[in-house]
Amino acid sequence: MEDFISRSIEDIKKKVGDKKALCALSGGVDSSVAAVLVHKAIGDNLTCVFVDHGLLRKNERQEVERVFRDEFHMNLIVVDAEDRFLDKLKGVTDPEKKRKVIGEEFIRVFEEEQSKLSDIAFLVQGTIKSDVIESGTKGKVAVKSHHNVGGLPEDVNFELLEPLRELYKEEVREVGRSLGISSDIVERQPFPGPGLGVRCLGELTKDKLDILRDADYIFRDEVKKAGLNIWQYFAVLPNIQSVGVVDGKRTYCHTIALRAVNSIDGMTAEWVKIPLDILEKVSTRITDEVKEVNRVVFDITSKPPATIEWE
Ligand SMILES: Nc1ncnc2c1ncn2[C@@H]1O[C@H](COP(=O)(O)OP(=O)(O)OP(=O)(O)O)[C@@H](O)[C@H]1O
Repeated sequence: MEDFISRSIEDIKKKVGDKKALCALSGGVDSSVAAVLVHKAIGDNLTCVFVDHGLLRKNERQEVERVFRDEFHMNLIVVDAEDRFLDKLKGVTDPEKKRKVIGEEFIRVFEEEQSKLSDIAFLVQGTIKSDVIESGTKGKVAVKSHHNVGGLPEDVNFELLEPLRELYKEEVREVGRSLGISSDIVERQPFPGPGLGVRCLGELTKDKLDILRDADYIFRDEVKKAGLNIWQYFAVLPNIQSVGVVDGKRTYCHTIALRAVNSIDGMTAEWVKIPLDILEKVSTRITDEVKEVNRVVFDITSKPPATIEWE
């Protein structure tokens, strides 16, 4: 990996020269490792753009700022786009429409930021080997078309810089570790592009997203404290309200669903039998600390027939 890193840095230096590069940074494993690698090669000639679309997990934006701005001293533009995303998503309840609106708005925001910068010649992408394989090669049927950066239009004027194209996920993580990127990022579980937008069912509102964020944070915190090694685990807000009772008084509040799966590649997945005492602790904490929630349920479905995400 050390060898891969030094070779890549040399290649990037040669290719980019004194020109400038732009990277859409999600804080996920792939774009983070690609950005840090390119930064090692071209320093301040790289600018990263992180879009806060209001669909992020608790503390995610602060963590990205801390790591990339404070620790790695990279040029980082954080776009506060929560209001415009939620505005576009008003009244949208269909899952496919939601994904589409989020993807389109993402491109719009990214294009706006790009137009404010001058002389960008390269676009850094965290494409990895499985993306290349799944996208298929010319003439073959693509299993899944990967549109990085939420499907950036084809006519962009940049040349692509994809330093991780030859690596599998585990190798990308190894490169990340060698580059000194914190384990919180390198070991991060998969997180969908539309973020919490596909875990908060029905219309997206800030109130519902805040409830989900708080509950999700508690679940992740307890799983981490218990030292469980789970491929993907998160909370969902199914948009159901039900009757409860607290101190003898009737409540009518939200339900939170917990989902935990193990998988190799995301194509199939098995639900994880989390020990009951941990589930109990999570349920108690969520209903105690998130006052808008009075019921917690656990999803015991594998993929197939269910998908990992609820939308
Ligand atoms: N909030 C965001 N801000 C900036 N860029 C983003 C954001 N979300 C996604 N992207 C960009 O879109 C790409 C594809 O997003 P996707 O969610 O499919 O992630 P991915 O393929 O798992 O990669 P990663 O591990 O980098 O998140 C990311 O690699 C990143 O370049």
